[in-house]
Amino acid sequence: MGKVRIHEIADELGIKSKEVVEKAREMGLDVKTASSGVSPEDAQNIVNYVMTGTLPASAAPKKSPAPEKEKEAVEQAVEKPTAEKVSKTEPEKAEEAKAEAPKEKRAVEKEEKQPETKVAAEKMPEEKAEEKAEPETETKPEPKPEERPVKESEKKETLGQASVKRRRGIFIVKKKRPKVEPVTETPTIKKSEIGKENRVIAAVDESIAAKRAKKKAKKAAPAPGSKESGVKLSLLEDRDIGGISVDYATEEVVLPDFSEELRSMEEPKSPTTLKPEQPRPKQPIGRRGPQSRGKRSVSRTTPKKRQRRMEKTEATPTVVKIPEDCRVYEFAEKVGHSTGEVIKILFGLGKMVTKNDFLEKDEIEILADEFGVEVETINPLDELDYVAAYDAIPDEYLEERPPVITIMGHVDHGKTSLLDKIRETKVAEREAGGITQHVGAYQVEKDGKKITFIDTPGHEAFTEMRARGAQATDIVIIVVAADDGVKPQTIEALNHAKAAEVPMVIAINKIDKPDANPDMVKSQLAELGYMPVDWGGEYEFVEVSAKTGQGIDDLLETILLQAEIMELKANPKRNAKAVVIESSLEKGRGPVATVIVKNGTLHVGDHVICGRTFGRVRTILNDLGKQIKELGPSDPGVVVGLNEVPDAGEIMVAMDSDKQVRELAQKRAEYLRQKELSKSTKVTLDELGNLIAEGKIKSLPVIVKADVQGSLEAIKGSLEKLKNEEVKINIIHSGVGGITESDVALANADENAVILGFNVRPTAAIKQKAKQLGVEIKTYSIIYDLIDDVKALLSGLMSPVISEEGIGQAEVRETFSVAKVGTIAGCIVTDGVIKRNAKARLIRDGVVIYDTRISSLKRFKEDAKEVGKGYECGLMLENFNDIKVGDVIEAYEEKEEKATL
Ligand SMILES: Nc1nc2c(ncn2[C@@H]2O[C@H](COP(=O)(O)OP(=O)(O)OP(=O)(O)O)[C@@H](O)[C@H]2O)c(=O)[nH]1
Repeated sequence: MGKVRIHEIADELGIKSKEVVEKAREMGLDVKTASSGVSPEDAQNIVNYVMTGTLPASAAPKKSPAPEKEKEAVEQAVEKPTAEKVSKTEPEKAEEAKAEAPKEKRAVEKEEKQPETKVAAEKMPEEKAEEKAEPETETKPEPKPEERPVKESEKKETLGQASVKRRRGIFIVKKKRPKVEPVTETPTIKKSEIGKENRVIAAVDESIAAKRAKKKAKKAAPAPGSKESGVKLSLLEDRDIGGISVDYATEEVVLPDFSEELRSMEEPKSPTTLKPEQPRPKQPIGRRGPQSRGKRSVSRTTPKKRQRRMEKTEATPTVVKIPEDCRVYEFAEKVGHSTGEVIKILFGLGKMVTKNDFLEKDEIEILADEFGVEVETINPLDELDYVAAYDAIPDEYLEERPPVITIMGHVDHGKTSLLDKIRETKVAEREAGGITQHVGAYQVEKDGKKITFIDTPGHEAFTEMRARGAQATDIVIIVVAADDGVKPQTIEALNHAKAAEVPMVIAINKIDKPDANPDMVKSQLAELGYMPVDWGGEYEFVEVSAKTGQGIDDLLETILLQAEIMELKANPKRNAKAVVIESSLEKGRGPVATVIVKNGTLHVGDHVICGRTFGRVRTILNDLGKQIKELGPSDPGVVVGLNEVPDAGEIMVAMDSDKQVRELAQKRAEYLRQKELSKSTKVTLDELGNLIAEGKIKSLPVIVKADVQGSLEAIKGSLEKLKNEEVKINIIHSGVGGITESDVALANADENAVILGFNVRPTAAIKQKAKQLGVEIKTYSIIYDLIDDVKALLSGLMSPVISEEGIGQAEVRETFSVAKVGTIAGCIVTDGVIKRNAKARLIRDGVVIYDTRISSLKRFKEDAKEVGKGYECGLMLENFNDIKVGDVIEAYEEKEEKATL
């Protein structure tokens, strides 16, 4: 065993060699200079002594029945002082020792005795019974090995030596004296500290031993983890293991050889090693049982949800047929869970639903996944899809049918005029504002062949109607004014026709105009990919004039030629299938629908279903308003007899019995009604959040009433698009027909709600009520005005506009037709006053029929300037003679004023 030089110890301790020499001498070691050598064990003792000022307790092991080797190794240097300690309690032995010891040593012993006695004196009162164990631990550290398994004590022996050897090389690794202090707990404790430490060690050892015993019982062979090979070792443990008090200053000593030992000691102290183990067995217990515990250990990433799903799969049916739009409670019933569970899951996904809400397809999929159910979605409307059922029956007796033509084009390019010319009628003249606002369907004959025309409006708002028109049609005529060229709605019309894959014929209109430039139109369209036939393309271009009639025949011939190529056929012998082009509610007639028969023949008396409406065909009117008995393939007509106004675009199918159509329609109506209701309540959390965030947003509640379904749809579509950052349009109610009392009541319930009427007028009584309640009714006969007004309202730019103010209403009681003069209406003024020359409109069944002025007003035979409420009068309307008993004439004035809500 090599010697350790004093200067090496001094270096390690960071003090002067001289001091170390002194300390060594105090310990009774025979050292003289810095280069003097001491045994490694003595070196440790010196270090200990320097660090703590305490004489090394290492004397103790030497006294204990430690292995012989160890004894021998330290005999000379340390045994004597420690023997002295013992001699105090055993005077005889001490005397012997004294006699044997050299003089020098005795001198040192005397000095050392003092601290030892002090230590004994200090310990006794302080630590009482506990301290009694101290001398034992001091003198006999071996009881610990005794408590431990044999392996431990064996290690100790080797450790003693090994550590001594090693420490020569590694010696004391990191030193910081102050950091040792916390270990001693109290700065005053010096030698007593050793006793304390040993006591702690004993306690720790006990617990370690106990825990290790338990662990060993559980773990047969603990795998040595790489992390654990470099375990932090506290001084206490180190000393305990080595049986030598070594390095108070050492923060950590790496002893790779003892990783297993150290690990077993470290483990009980480290909560982190226990933590992951504890909860693991806990979680699966009870709730998931041993199966899932097994799963968990297999895949740590297995989410709880999946486990739950797996369990539930066992309890729930595997494949469930669910309607595509099933309601929350229905879904819950089908998959055998509570409605609450379904709502909770959806809530977690950010969807707030009530039990009656319909689930979307993706929601059903997510829920099915959550519940571990395989779901097959079925569309309940499939069962109710009468159109598919109709189409499924093949047609046997196919006959040629007339082509259905739609005329499309930009506003004012002459669609109506063209159709007029074709029909030799003058529809355009009767239209308010000169703009086509309804889809009309008409039939003409050319060379004994019928052609059906659908006239669609050109205004942007009617996009949907145009799209529908394109779908119901066989050929599209795109009208382009030769003086105006291709415009936005021209392109839109082209796109609709293209999307519907309908062949088109381009009519270049207004070629009678001096500034007409058909070539410009051709080149514009050619640029868009619509190359004229005479330019080598495939599109027929026909130059026409709706004014002069030039080219009309050409156009019709082109259409018939195209129809011939298309071989349009239908089976007139089966039940009818027709498409609704337009629908409205007419007083006296009820709901009426303008239809074009697509297949079969529609007869008066047929039972028909039309979306959610049904009925028996009571009357059929042709395009000229004449009653007819039936409508064949491609024939247009007005059908009376439905229970409600059907939606435009809906398909009407005739069936064999009233029961059939009634039940089917009612089922569909109920289904659609529920779905609509459900939609209104369905709000996602995000949407809710947005709504809250958008606290500033004001919404403009409106009730929209229109004379016909198509206009209503168009207005609604336009209004919904209108919004600025601050204000939104909220259509709280809409419907076809006049403004009713319930509309006013509804508007009254909502602050600031406005009633917008299009081609409908409130009666005097309703006006009165609205006035009382402060409900604003705004009526329009031109769709642009309505939209512009609402736009202005929304943007707060409702600048002074010419607003109209009703001044009086009169009811027609009698009519007199006077040749060359016209119709005179015998009226009674029911409200306000009727003034001569005042602007007036004729209202029939709540719908504006004509807008004009009062050209003549008489009281008896005298001309009158005005006639007040309750008086009778005779009046004539300018340019309008179709006055009937029961009509209402409303006189109004236009005023320039600032509009308010
Ligand atoms: N000179 C001339 N004027 C025409 C011709 N066709 C239509 N017009 C005029 O153009 C204007 C618009 O015609 P309409 O038939 O109302 O046009 P529209 O395309 O049906 O318009 P909307 O119904 O608003 O879509 C009317 O003043 C017509 O008299 C034509 O061939 N030559």
